[in-house]
Amino acid sequence: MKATKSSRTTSPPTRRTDFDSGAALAPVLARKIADRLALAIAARGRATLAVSGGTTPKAMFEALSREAIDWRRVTITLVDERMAPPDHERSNHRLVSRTLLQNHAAAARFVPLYSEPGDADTVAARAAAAIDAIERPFDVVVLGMGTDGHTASFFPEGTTLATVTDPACPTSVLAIEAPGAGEPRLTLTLPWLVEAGMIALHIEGEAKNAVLAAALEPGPEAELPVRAVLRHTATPVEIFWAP
Ligand SMILES: O=C1O[C@H](COP(=O)(O)O)[C@@H](O)[C@H](O)[C@H]1O
Repeated sequence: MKATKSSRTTSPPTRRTDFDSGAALAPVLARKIADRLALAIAARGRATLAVSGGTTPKAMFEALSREAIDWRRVTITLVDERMAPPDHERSNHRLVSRTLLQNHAAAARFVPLYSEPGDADTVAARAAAAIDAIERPFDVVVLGMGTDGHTASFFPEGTTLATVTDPACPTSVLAIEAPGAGEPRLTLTLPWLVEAGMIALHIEGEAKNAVLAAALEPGPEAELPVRAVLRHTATPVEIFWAP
Protein backbone atom coordinates (compact mmCIF):
# COMPACT_ATOMS: atom_id res chain seq x y z
CA MET A 1 0.00 0.00 0.00
CA LYS A 2 1.45 3.41 -0.92
CA ALA A 3 1.20 6.41 1.40
CA THR A 4 -0.49 9.44 -0.08
CA LYS A 5 0.20 13.12 0.50
CA SER A 6 -1.82 14.50 3.38
CA SER A 7 -1.80 17.57 5.57
CA ARG A 8 -2.46 15.57 8.76
CA THR A 9 -1.37 17.54 11.85
CA THR A 10 -2.19 15.04 14.58
CA SER A 11 -1.51 11.34 14.98
CA PRO A 12 -3.94 8.47 14.48
CA PRO A 13 -4.27 6.12 17.47
CA THR A 14 -1.19 4.30 18.66
CA ARG A 15 -1.00 1.12 20.73
CA ARG A 16 1.27 1.30 23.72
CA THR A 17 2.75 -1.27 26.09
CA ASP A 18 4.86 -0.18 29.07
CA PHE A 19 7.33 -2.45 30.82
CA ASP A 20 9.16 -2.31 34.15
CA SER A 21 12.57 -2.54 32.47
CA GLY A 22 14.33 -2.90 29.16
CA ALA A 23 15.15 -6.48 30.16
CA ALA A 24 11.42 -7.21 30.49
CA LEU A 25 10.60 -5.48 27.21
CA ALA A 26 13.20 -7.21 25.05
CA PRO A 27 11.81 -10.78 24.94
CA VAL A 28 8.22 -9.61 24.54
CA LEU A 29 8.96 -7.38 21.56
CA ALA A 30 11.26 -10.04 20.10
CA ARG A 31 8.50 -12.66 20.32
CA LYS A 32 5.98 -10.29 18.73
CA ILE A 33 8.33 -9.60 15.81
CA ALA A 34 9.13 -13.29 15.40
CA ASP A 35 5.42 -14.19 15.41
CA ARG A 36 4.75 -11.62 12.71
CA LEU A 37 7.63 -12.88 10.58
CA ALA A 38 6.46 -16.48 11.03
CA LEU A 39 2.96 -15.49 9.87
CA ALA A 40 4.43 -13.91 6.74
CA ILE A 41 6.54 -17.01 6.06
CA ALA A 42 3.43 -19.19 6.45
CA ALA A 43 1.48 -16.95 4.06
CA ARG A 44 4.09 -16.11 1.39
CA GLY A 45 7.11 -18.30 2.08
CA ARG A 46 9.26 -15.30 3.03
CA ALA A 47 9.36 -12.31 5.36
CA THR A 48 11.06 -8.93 5.59
CA LEU A 49 12.27 -6.92 8.57
CA ALA A 50 13.81 -3.44 8.72
CA VAL A 51 15.44 -2.51 12.02
CA SER A 52 16.97 0.53 13.69
CA GLY A 53 20.41 0.83 15.18
CA GLY A 54 21.70 2.98 18.01
CA THR A 55 21.98 1.66 21.53
CA THR A 56 18.41 0.74 22.53
CA PRO A 57 17.73 -2.44 20.52
CA LYS A 58 20.72 -4.54 21.65
CA ALA A 59 18.92 -6.78 24.21
CA MET A 60 15.86 -7.11 21.97
CA PHE A 61 18.08 -8.14 19.01
CA GLU A 62 19.78 -10.76 21.16
CA ALA A 63 16.40 -12.16 22.20
CA LEU A 64 15.13 -12.07 18.61
CA SER A 65 18.21 -13.94 17.36
CA ARG A 66 17.20 -16.87 19.58
CA GLU A 67 13.64 -17.10 18.21
CA ALA A 68 13.26 -20.39 16.36
CA ILE A 69 11.62 -19.31 13.11
CA ASP A 70 12.81 -20.18 9.60
CA TRP A 71 15.34 -17.37 9.31
CA ARG A 72 16.55 -18.67 5.93
CA ARG A 73 13.36 -17.13 4.56
CA VAL A 74 13.84 -13.74 6.23
CA THR A 75 15.47 -10.67 4.68
CA ILE A 76 16.72 -8.10 7.20
CA THR A 77 17.81 -4.56 6.46
CA LEU A 78 18.28 -1.28 8.34
CA VAL A 79 15.99 1.73 8.50
CA ASP A 80 19.09 3.92 8.62
CA GLU A 81 22.86 3.82 8.68
CA ARG A 82 25.88 6.01 9.23
CA MET A 83 28.33 6.62 6.42
CA ALA A 84 30.75 4.31 8.18
CA PRO A 85 32.19 0.88 7.38
CA PRO A 86 30.69 -2.19 9.05
CA ASP A 87 33.53 -2.53 11.56
CA HIS A 88 33.11 1.08 12.78
CA GLU A 89 31.88 1.36 16.38
CA ARG A 90 28.96 3.61 15.32
CA SER A 91 27.89 1.38 12.42
CA ASN A 92 24.34 0.03 12.71
CA HIS A 93 25.47 -2.87 10.51
CA ARG A 94 28.02 -3.75 13.18
CA LEU A 95 25.35 -3.75 15.92
CA VAL A 96 23.06 -5.99 13.87
CA SER A 97 25.92 -8.37 12.97
CA ARG A 98 26.95 -8.77 16.59
CA THR A 99 23.50 -9.07 18.18
CA LEU A 100 20.74 -9.97 15.71
CA LEU A 101 22.53 -12.00 13.02
CA GLN A 102 23.53 -14.61 15.60
CA ASN A 103 22.10 -17.91 16.85
CA HIS A 104 19.05 -18.98 14.77
CA ALA A 105 18.93 -15.60 13.00
CA ALA A 106 22.43 -16.08 11.56
CA ALA A 107 20.62 -17.83 8.69
CA ALA A 108 18.80 -14.65 7.62
CA ARG A 109 19.81 -12.65 4.55
CA PHE A 110 21.10 -9.18 5.47
CA VAL A 111 20.96 -6.24 3.05
CA PRO A 112 23.26 -3.42 4.25
CA LEU A 113 22.74 0.24 3.35
CA TYR A 114 26.39 1.30 3.50
CA SER A 115 28.82 0.15 0.84
CA GLU A 116 32.00 1.45 -0.75
CA PRO A 117 33.11 3.38 -2.72
CA GLY A 118 31.51 6.79 -3.14
CA ASP A 119 30.08 9.86 -1.47
CA ALA A 120 26.81 9.73 0.48
CA ASP A 121 24.58 10.35 -2.56
CA THR A 122 26.34 7.61 -4.56
CA VAL A 123 26.11 5.16 -1.66
CA ALA A 124 22.45 6.06 -1.09
CA ALA A 125 21.66 5.38 -4.77
CA ARG A 126 23.31 1.95 -4.52
CA ALA A 127 21.42 1.24 -1.28
CA ALA A 128 18.15 2.30 -2.95
CA ALA A 129 18.74 -0.24 -5.72
CA ALA A 130 19.28 -2.95 -3.11
CA ILE A 131 16.15 -1.96 -1.17
CA ASP A 132 14.09 -1.74 -4.36
CA ALA A 133 14.95 -5.37 -5.03
CA ILE A 134 13.17 -6.33 -1.77
CA GLU A 135 9.46 -7.00 -1.98
CA ARG A 136 7.25 -4.16 -0.64
CA PRO A 137 5.90 -3.57 1.92
CA PHE A 138 8.14 -4.70 4.78
CA ASP A 139 6.39 -7.10 7.13
CA VAL A 140 7.93 -5.47 10.19
CA VAL A 141 9.69 -2.15 10.77
CA VAL A 142 11.30 -1.47 14.15
CA LEU A 143 11.98 2.19 14.84
CA GLY A 144 13.87 3.91 17.62
CA MET A 145 13.83 7.58 18.53
CA GLY A 146 16.39 10.08 19.79
CA THR A 147 15.67 12.72 22.42
CA ASP A 148 15.75 15.25 19.58
CA GLY A 149 12.69 13.53 18.08
CA HIS A 150 14.56 11.88 15.21
CA THR A 151 13.60 8.45 14.01
CA ALA A 152 15.43 6.46 11.33
CA SER A 153 17.69 9.35 10.18
CA PHE A 154 14.89 11.91 9.97
CA PHE A 155 16.84 14.52 11.92
CA PRO A 156 15.68 18.04 12.83
CA GLU A 157 17.38 20.49 10.42
CA GLY A 158 18.36 17.59 8.15
CA THR A 159 19.48 18.67 4.68
CA THR A 160 16.91 16.43 2.97
CA LEU A 161 14.37 16.23 5.81
CA ALA A 162 11.46 17.57 3.74
CA THR A 163 12.14 15.03 1.00
CA VAL A 164 12.72 11.96 3.19
CA THR A 165 9.54 12.67 5.19
CA ASP A 166 7.41 13.36 2.12
CA PRO A 167 4.67 10.68 2.07
CA ALA A 168 4.98 10.70 -1.73
CA CYS A 169 8.79 10.40 -1.85
CA PRO A 170 9.52 8.09 -4.80
CA THR A 171 13.02 7.08 -3.65
CA SER A 172 13.59 4.36 -1.05
CA VAL A 173 16.93 5.53 0.37
CA LEU A 174 18.44 9.01 0.53
CA ALA A 175 21.44 10.65 2.12
CA ILE A 176 20.95 13.23 4.87
CA GLU A 177 23.20 15.42 6.99
CA ALA A 178 22.21 17.22 10.16
CA PRO A 179 23.88 19.05 13.06
CA GLY A 180 22.81 16.32 15.52
CA ALA A 181 23.62 13.35 13.31
CA GLY A 182 27.39 13.15 13.54
CA GLU A 183 28.49 11.66 10.26
CA PRO A 184 26.38 11.82 7.06
CA ARG A 185 23.56 9.29 7.09
CA LEU A 186 21.59 7.02 4.80
CA THR A 187 17.91 6.61 5.58
CA LEU A 188 14.91 4.75 4.28
CA THR A 189 12.27 7.31 3.37
CA LEU A 190 8.83 7.71 4.91
CA PRO A 191 6.73 5.68 2.42
CA TRP A 192 8.88 2.57 2.90
CA LEU A 193 8.44 2.81 6.69
CA VAL A 194 4.78 3.71 7.09
CA GLU A 195 3.43 1.09 4.71
CA ALA A 196 4.85 -1.79 6.81
CA GLY A 197 2.51 -4.47 8.12
CA MET A 198 3.71 -3.85 11.66
CA ILE A 199 5.55 -0.76 12.95
CA ALA A 200 7.09 -0.96 16.41
CA LEU A 201 8.51 2.15 18.06
CA HIS A 202 10.93 0.94 20.74
CA ILE A 203 12.00 3.63 23.19
CA GLU A 204 13.47 3.58 26.67
CA GLY A 205 13.88 6.26 29.34
CA GLU A 206 11.81 9.10 30.79
CA ALA A 207 13.37 11.68 28.48
CA LYS A 208 12.21 9.83 25.36
CA ASN A 209 8.80 9.29 26.95
CA ALA A 210 8.42 13.06 27.31
CA VAL A 211 9.55 13.63 23.72
CA LEU A 212 7.05 11.05 22.49
CA ALA A 213 4.24 12.73 24.45
CA ALA A 214 5.16 16.02 22.76
CA ALA A 215 5.35 14.34 19.36
CA LEU A 216 1.81 13.04 19.75
CA GLU A 217 0.58 16.62 20.23
CA PRO A 218 -0.03 19.01 17.32
CA GLY A 219 3.09 20.77 16.04
CA PRO A 220 5.47 20.89 13.09
CA GLU A 221 6.87 17.60 11.84
CA ALA A 222 10.21 19.30 11.18
CA GLU A 223 10.61 20.01 14.93
CA LEU A 224 10.07 16.40 16.01
CA PRO A 225 10.42 14.34 12.82
CA VAL A 226 9.07 11.16 14.46
CA ARG A 227 5.72 12.92 13.93
CA ALA A 228 6.00 12.13 10.23
CA VAL A 229 5.76 8.41 11.01
CA LEU A 230 3.11 8.81 13.69
CA ARG A 231 0.93 10.89 11.38
CA HIS A 232 1.28 9.11 8.07
CA THR A 233 1.33 5.48 9.08
CA ALA A 234 -1.13 3.09 7.48
CA THR A 235 -1.38 0.95 10.62
CA PRO A 236 -1.22 2.15 14.24
CA VAL A 237 2.34 2.47 15.52
CA GLU A 238 2.92 0.01 18.38
CA ILE A 239 4.90 1.74 21.10
CA PHE A 240 7.10 -0.33 23.41
CA TRP A 241 8.47 1.69 26.31
CA ALA A 242 10.54 0.94 29.40
CA PRO A 243 12.09 3.35 31.94
O1 LIG B 1 21.05 7.54 15.30
C1 LIG B 1 20.27 6.69 15.63
O2 LIG B 1 19.52 6.90 16.73
C2 LIG B 1 18.25 6.31 16.92
C3 LIG B 1 18.06 6.20 18.42
O3 LIG B 1 19.22 5.59 18.95
P1 LIG B 1 19.44 5.28 20.48
O4 LIG B 1 20.93 5.10 20.62
O5 LIG B 1 18.92 6.45 21.27
O6 LIG B 1 18.69 4.03 20.77
C4 LIG B 1 18.13 4.99 16.20
O7 LIG B 1 16.79 4.58 16.19
C5 LIG B 1 18.68 5.08 14.78
O8 LIG B 1 18.53 3.87 14.07
C6 LIG B 1 20.12 5.42 14.90
O9 LIG B 1 20.78 5.44 13.65
